[in-house]
Amino acid sequence: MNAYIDEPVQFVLVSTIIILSISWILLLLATKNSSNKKNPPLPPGPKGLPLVGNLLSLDPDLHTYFTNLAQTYGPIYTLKLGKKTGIVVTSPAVAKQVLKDHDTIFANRDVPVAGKEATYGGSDIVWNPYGPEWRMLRKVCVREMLSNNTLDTVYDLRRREIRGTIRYLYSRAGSTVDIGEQMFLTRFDLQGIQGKMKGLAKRFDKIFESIIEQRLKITDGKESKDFLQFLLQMKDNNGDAKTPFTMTHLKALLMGARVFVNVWAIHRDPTIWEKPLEFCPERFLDGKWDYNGNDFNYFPFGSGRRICAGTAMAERMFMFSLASLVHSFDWSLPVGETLDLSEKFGIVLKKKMPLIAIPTPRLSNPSLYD
Ligand code: HEM
Repeated sequence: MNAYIDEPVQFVLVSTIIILSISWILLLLATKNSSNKKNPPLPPGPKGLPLVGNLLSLDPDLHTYFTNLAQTYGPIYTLKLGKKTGIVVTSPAVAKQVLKDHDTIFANRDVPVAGKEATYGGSDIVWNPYGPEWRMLRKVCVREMLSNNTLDTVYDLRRREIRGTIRYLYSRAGSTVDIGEQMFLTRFDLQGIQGKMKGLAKRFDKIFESIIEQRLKITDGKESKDFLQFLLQMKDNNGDAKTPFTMTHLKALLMGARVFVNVWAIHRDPTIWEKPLEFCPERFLDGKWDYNGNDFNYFPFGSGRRICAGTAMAERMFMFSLASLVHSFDWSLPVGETLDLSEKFGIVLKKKMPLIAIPTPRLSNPSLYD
């Protein structure tokens, strides 16, 4: 994972929805040993139209749309997304099953179109399928680049960057500043992580292809037995069709189901949180909140094998940046403006409107801003 922070999207505090994909291959492997057990039915869900399923009724603000449907269909329900099946999870207990108890099965992420643009600086670990390559990237990330030790050794770099920002804000005293832009566009390519990561190109396709190739070898001359073999036969037999079923179609179909864990809803569930919509940071003061993926009432960094690899960095950066901002300046809104906290759905939640505020230096000695 690189630490080159160049998109505001990376710095929004609340993850919205964790999207995982479960490939048919993994599903087949997972059910292999229980092949004589009947498949359990899918969870309930709204009726969809033929072919498009529920796609036409989807609201772009997925987190609230999913939350509303949960009122009717409960903590786990099914949506038909065209030909794909979406399973939406909105309770801590089911989230635990998906993210922790069965995390090897659910450890792949789907690559949404928006996600491709909003990768963490373009590194591949986030979208890499669970497997040897992801394990290697994860090891490099967690043990070498983002370990506590490494992060401690680059404290001076962090300090320099933050001080540079504070200096800039001092020069803007009394004028409006876009805080998100200033804080989150700061470059922190600590240890040149991005450079190192660039060479490790995603080989998602190759991995599927190699599984398919292996399967081709096994099935050669034998009767088709499973879904993949059926698809392979279809690919081979329809060469003359108007729209041939190609290897690309086959790979797309292998990503047959998605699981959406609605973290947004769980983090606002009034049965878990007292007055969840009230801004009340004091609720975290008692220190009983564990955000290392063990508490499924509160898991801003995810959980299980794919838990955030940058928690140690986030802890350092956010605490340091926020403390520096409030220590060095008093902040006010431009006259006549009110604080707009409306949100915009994304892989992580963003503020709809940028936070524009005016810094007033509060330290008596100007040299402290040098
Ligand atoms: C407050 C800030 C942050 C929050 C709330 C956050 C949250 C998350 C969440 C929810 C996930 C997905 C976990 C899952 O699928 O179960 C994730 C993944 C990830 N995060 Fe963060 N993150 C933050 C900051 C960072 C930073 C600063 C870095 C690196 C410098 C980072 C690196 C990663 C990586 C590499 C992954 C993918 C891990 C994998 O797939 O193996 N994150 N993060």
